[in-house]
Amino acid sequence: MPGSIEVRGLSRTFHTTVRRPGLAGTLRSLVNPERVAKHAVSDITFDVAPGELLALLGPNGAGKSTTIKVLTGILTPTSGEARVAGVVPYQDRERNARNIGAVFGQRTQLWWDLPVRESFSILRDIYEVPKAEHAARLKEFDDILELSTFWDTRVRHLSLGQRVRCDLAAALLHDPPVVFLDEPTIGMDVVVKEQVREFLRHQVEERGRTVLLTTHDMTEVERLAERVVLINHGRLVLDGSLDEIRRRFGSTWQVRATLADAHTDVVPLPGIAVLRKEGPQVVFGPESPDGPDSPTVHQALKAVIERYEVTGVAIDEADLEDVMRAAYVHAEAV
Ligand SMILES: Nc1ncnc2c1ncn2[C@@H]1O[C@H](COP(=O)(O)OP(=O)(O)OP(=O)(O)O)[C@@H](O)[C@H]1O
Repeated sequence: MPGSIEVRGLSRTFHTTVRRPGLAGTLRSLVNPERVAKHAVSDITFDVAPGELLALLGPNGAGKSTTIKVLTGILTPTSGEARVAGVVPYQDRERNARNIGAVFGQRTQLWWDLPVRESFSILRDIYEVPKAEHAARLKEFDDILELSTFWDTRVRHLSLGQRVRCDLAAALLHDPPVVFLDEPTIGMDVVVKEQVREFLRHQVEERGRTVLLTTHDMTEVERLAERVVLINHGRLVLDGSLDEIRRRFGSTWQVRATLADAHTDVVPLPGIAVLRKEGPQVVFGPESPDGPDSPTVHQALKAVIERYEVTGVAIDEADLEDVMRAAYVHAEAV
């Protein structure tokens, strides 16, 4: 289907040779190499609907980039299958390349020694984009990303934020229905991050592009995604809307207390867990938010004040960082 991403039972295993330590070990490794299998992605199934922005989340090494590499046709899966806009990416790389745009925040796909505008012209020729269309699209991108102030500069001289904005424009110049973004805003300042987010929102809402995004930035997830897929150790552990994940893993409340004595030994109270402690600040939350006997915020407040000498208390809603931390803890346990 145009614009959709379908992933079915996808697995990818890497085989690497382990180097033994020391000179003798190195020689033994040469004669008798020890091979180990790394299951980077195991039996993952999910869909992204046309025009949807899905955040693919997981801790470092979870298998996010490997999944994106399969979907962009860079890697072939060990088993299972994937389709992007109806095309099997690793079987028909050329057709897939016309349907997708990809940005890897850590590296550029532009020509390092050329001014950005020349890179854009080369891409126009490669993808055979009509001149007027190319100019109109560049203007649209420039309106939000403000590229024209630096697009005559060589790529090697751009700042990170400038370079990634150019990469985004380059990835979308041929008007692909599907876009893959692997940590696009990594290392950017807050102003540029916001600019990139506005651009992505525009591309999804106004242009109907399908976006698969990986990020460790929960503000980004909150601002852009309605649905997330969480993978851990290569396995899919969660697929749901942000609301569902909040309901499942978000504490319904948090009590932030400032202790009179920062050295007080803080222990969990019945049904109340200690989520964080930094100096005199302690954050309490429900031990099991879904549990039938979970204390209400008023009961928790009372219990904390009765047990500890506090100089201040505040009630917070759990932020997405905490929700995802709880989801990661759950993922480790399954
Ligand atoms: N070419 C490779 N050869 C061997 N192992 C690999 C290769 N590529 C990835 N891996 C391993 O597969 C696992 C998943 O890696 P991947 O890059 O997909 O994780 P990730 O979720 O994108 O992590 P991060 O958030 O740190 O970018 C890791 O343990 C990684 O070391």
